[in-house]
Amino acid sequence: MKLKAAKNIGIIAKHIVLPSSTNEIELLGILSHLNLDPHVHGVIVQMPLDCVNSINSNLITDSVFPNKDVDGLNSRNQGKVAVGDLATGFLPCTPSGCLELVKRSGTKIEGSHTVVIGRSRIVGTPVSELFKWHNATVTTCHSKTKNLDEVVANADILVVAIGQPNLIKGEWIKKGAVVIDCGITSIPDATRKSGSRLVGDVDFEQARKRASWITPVPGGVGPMTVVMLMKNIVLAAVKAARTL
Ligand SMILES: Nc1nc(=O)c2c([nH]1)NC[C@@H]1CN(c3ccc(C(=O)N[C@@H](CCC(=O)O)C(=O)O)cc3)C=[N+]21
Repeated sequence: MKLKAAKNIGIIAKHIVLPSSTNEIELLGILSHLNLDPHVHGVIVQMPLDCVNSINSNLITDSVFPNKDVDGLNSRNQGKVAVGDLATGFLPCTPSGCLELVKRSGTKIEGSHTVVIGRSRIVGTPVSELFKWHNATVTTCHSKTKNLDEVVANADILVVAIGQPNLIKGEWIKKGAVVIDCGITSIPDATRKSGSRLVGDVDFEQARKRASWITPVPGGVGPMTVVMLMKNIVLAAVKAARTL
């Protein structure tokens, strides 16, 4: 078990590394302890689970108490986002990071046509819901969507979370659009010391010529995700203090 302390902001992060031989019952037991520990304000289980046993990951995310679910991934918190209650639960970190980035660009979300590519539980689905409740008209695309280029061409705001390097071509993008790239894939690169580099889902070099704002990978959505996680943890601690 690694222990990291960030004393200047008063957050203590415990990083618990379990062996890949851990089974579902054991993991549920550990989560139950963390759920009941009053000194723990937030719990996230890093996905995907790297485990030799088959573990139902939805069961795991749903077993974190909703008031400690700083990832915003359990069904209760996701349901709140889906029906427009954006105030009483936790917003999922990557989606709220995307929202923050678009807001900071000064772009009006209300009335925009926002196109979301991807419908995962962790990014695509909650991004669609969040932008819908910020009064965007949202189109959600996925692997079965036809004529993706034509849909993308109509996007004032484009959020991509599909995990396929350079899937979105620069020439598809509407002039002046805001492009948020949530993709983060490691590809081999012999020119790097590490032998690999991170790329997004958007052809950045071409897309930047058309977009008014665009997020790079790395250095875009990833760090914002971390910021939103910190925000949720502070919120969780404040909520816990209020109920004392
Ligand atoms: N329960 C759960 N919640 C998550 O939020 C979650 C998860 N599981 N599993 C893995 C993914 C991935 N993820 C990232 C967050 C920040 C960066 C990030 O800050 N990346 C830097 C680059 C870091 C580097 O250079 O290695 C960047 O984009 O600039 C990356 C990836 C959160 N995830």
